Amino acid sequence: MVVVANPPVVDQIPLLRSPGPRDSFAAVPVVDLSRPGAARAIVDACERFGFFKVVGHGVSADTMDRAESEAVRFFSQALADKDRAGPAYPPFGYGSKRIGLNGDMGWLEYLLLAVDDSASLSDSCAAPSNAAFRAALNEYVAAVRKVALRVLEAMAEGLGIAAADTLSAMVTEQGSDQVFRVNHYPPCPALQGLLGCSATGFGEHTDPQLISVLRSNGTSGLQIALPGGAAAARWVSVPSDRDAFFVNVGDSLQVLTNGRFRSVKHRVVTNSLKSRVSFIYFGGPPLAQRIAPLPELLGEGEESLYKEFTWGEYKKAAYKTRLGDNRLAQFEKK
Ligand SMILES: C=C1C[C@]23C[C@@]1(O)CC[C@H]2[C@@]12CCC[C@@](C)(C(=O)O1)[C@H]2[C@@H]3C(=O)O
Ligand SMILES: O=C(O)CCC(=O)C(=O)O
Repeated sequence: MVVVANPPVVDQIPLLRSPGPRDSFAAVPVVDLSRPGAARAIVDACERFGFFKVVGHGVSADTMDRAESEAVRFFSQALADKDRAGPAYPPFGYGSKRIGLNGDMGWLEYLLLAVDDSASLSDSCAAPSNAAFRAALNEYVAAVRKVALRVLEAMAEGLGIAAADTLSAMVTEQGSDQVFRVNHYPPCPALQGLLGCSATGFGEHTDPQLISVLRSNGTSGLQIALPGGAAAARWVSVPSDRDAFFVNVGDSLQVLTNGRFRSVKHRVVTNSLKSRVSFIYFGGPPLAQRIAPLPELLGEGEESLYKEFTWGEYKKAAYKTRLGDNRLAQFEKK
């Protein structure tokens, strides 16, 4: 019998099949935010995949490049210097390999940061302390948050909701729970040639918030699960595009639309040759926000598929789960 053990360097990090050309998802829906028809296209993509790519967003390449090069500079420091920005839990800062509090591991290092009401990194996050890095991230966060708000407004329009700010207001209200993550996945050459396996960068999960807006440096690795019906989900690789944003529907938006929009399962597979750097803005509501289907979206006699909860209750429950758990299951009406 042949026993294959993880090389020690990736011990405790689950392995995934290395993606090949046939896994590439060429049909990622693309929404041009600057064109008429964006609202319909967004709703269609959210119903089919819970995922789409955004172009025509108006964020300057300079803003994105500055944040990226400052992030690369941060992660290239000695571990002892990066550790000074940590630990990530609790509540925010630098983390390495451990994700969450319940034993999940990935081949990455990251900064987990809070965003305040004025769209800047929260003063409660001392990290990053470098002024140039902080300024670059603040500029990026302000820009990406505007993209998130435009997308949420277009969603409301596409769904036929009368008040255009019904969804966007949830992430702009005082006390809204916005989080920003900077992820760095170093290449993992130790696995080259090992039965076509790669280290897990970020394990499969859905995002608990309403919406997540992601941008990467152009190194591939992001995969989403295509809806499989009764069959097992099929994982496909999202072709990277450093000039675009990628939007994930989160669990809370799935509930607000009573399941019409799909919260998308996604994960990151480590590239064996190149570093991946990604930025993700997570738009969540204030802790007291009730998460329940919007009355305007319920058809005649249609009932909520979910028990009532607040964002605070959901978040608390989420942080007790493992990354890959189906967090909404405990809130579904049987
Ligand atoms: C294992 C975990 C990490 C996570 C909190 C959790 O307990 C389950 C959800 C995870 C997630 C996914 C989306 C982004 C994130 C910041 C969030 O709000 O929920 C992460 C959490 C994390 O990285 O700490
Ligand atoms: O780094 C990526 O591309 C995605 C990471 C992710 O899903 C997350 O941070 O929640």
